[in-house]
Amino acid sequence: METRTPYDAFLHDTHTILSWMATPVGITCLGFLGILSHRFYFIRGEHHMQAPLYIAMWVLATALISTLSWLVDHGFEYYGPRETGISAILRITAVLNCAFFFPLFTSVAVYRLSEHPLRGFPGPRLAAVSKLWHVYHMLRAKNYILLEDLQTRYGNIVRTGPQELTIIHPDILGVIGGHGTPCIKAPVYDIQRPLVSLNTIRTKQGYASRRKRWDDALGLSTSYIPDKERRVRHFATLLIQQLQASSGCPINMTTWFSHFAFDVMTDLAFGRSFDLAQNLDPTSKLHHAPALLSRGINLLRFFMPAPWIGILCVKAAPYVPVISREWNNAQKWAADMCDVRLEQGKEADGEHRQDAFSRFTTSARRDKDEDSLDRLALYGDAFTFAIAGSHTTAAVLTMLFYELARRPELQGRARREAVEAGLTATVREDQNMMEMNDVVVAWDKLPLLDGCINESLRLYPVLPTAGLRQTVDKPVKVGETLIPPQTIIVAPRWLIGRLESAFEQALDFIPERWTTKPHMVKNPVAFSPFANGRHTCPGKQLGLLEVRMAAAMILVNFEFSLDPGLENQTRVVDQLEDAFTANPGKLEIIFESLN
Ligand code: HEM
Repeated sequence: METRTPYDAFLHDTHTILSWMATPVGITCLGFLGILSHRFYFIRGEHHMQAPLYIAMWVLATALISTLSWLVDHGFEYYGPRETGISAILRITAVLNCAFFFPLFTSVAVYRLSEHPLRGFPGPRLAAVSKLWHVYHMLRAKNYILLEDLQTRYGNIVRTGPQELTIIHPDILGVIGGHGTPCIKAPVYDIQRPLVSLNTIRTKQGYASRRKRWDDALGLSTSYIPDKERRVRHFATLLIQQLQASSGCPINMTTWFSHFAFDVMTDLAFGRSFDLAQNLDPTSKLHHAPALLSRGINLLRFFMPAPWIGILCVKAAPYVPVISREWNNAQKWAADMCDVRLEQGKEADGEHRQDAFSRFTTSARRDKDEDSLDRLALYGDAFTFAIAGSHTTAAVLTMLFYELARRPELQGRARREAVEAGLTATVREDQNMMEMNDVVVAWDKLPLLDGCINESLRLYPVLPTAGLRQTVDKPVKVGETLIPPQTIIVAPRWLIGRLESAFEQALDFIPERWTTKPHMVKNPVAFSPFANGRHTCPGKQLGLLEVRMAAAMILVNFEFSLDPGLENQTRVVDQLEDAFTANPGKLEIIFESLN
């Protein structure tokens, strides 16, 4: 009589269990387990950060079942005919997976459609079931266009996700961002983890001290302003010299403004200029470094609607680099800039020439703020500086010049205003900018230009749909509507800025609404291009200085118009990408020197 070894017993028991799990009773029990896991676990709290863990658990469980089935199959070879086979192994894993996940997902869908606090809000049914609906649409459409389409179909409050409302209301930016708001940043801000930048700190905890570093780094102290102004002016002059050299030919200003903004950002942040404006490629090809950043940030199109996908991709990157190579390359570029700057240490600080990085670390050391000096925090902030400090100003300048180039009369008035403020057309090709034009200009006393900048920011905000927030344990009220707790709120500036209820002739570019015709702004709260409250943009003054200086200096040196080619008339808007920040399409302008 054959004796059974412990291994035989193990195989036998395993076989019994696997067979039982595949019976109707076993499948029903697994199904209940799936439903219970939703009702008692997944229904509560946030899970996006655990996405890699869940996937790993699922892979392990599936591998375990497959291995056990294979062992049973293999073991039985010695005792008789094969009971199973490879197809049966696949079948059992598929059956068990379906038995667990089908009821789980059904429970999720039923809950989201018929029980969730947002069930009464209008919107596409599939959007209410899963954010994968949104990710799918991002493969084909731009978010601001998709949201505009939903606004037309469903109104100004649309359910765009299981837990998400898109709210196009003049008050919403104040409700989610104003001082004392109970709202916090939405889960999408966790995507950069383990890096933690100012922009990605979601709650009050740890925010104030980091904000202090940024405010010190971008300081508006009197000693810093003249240096900052001098350096921005230097790069604006390089740009103007290039424009003079190519006078009369159409120039792709989307690229040239990107290079200008990138130069300013690297110089002010890391004390290191790439001098891209000095070496502009005549083909207007975007330089490798800003292009790398753009490609990286572009992935946010897909990560924004479903942050768990982003977190998965970032985690999977070392094993499957192709998935989020661009995102990681962009982060690595910023980390490398940070490392180089740390190695340079204090030696890189000139007598009057501290960069933001140096001011940041000095401030942190002074206040013994170890958290801000952590390498992952520094990398995170370096990346935020790179994107927030260059993409934004480049986009504003591009859209501003698009509007000015098509309006010769307005352009003329803005030019006269700059001349009257004391700015003269003095940049010549051979001139060294550092000594040039030492006239003192009150950059913030150009009301018409400021009106034009405001109109650009209103119609083409640098964050067209991003800036997601979330209610916490209490509801908030927008107009007459109560927004339940734990709701993610999308407040698309692109659409809010075009609301007729907030701005008269909302679709028209009318700078005077910010100067002589204030009645044309019906609800000032609807205009919040730099955000407000705790998360107000710390780079607002720097960004505005860059835009005002570059714009005014170009205005006094050139007359300019759109390249008359038909496709150029609207391409900058038609091809504008919405990937957290706005990335305008190609804009070709012809400059005629006034010197
Ligand atoms: C005209 C140019 C600019 C515009 C229109 C602009 C706009 C904005 C907006 C709307 C936000 C809120 C983002 C959010 O909700 O996630 C923001 C945040 C931020 N901006 Fe700017 N920005 C500009 C320039 C700059 C510059 C030049 C810098 C830095 C060098 C900068 C650094 C930041 C940072 C660090 C934050 C995060 C603040 C926080 O979350 O508390 N920005 N900006």
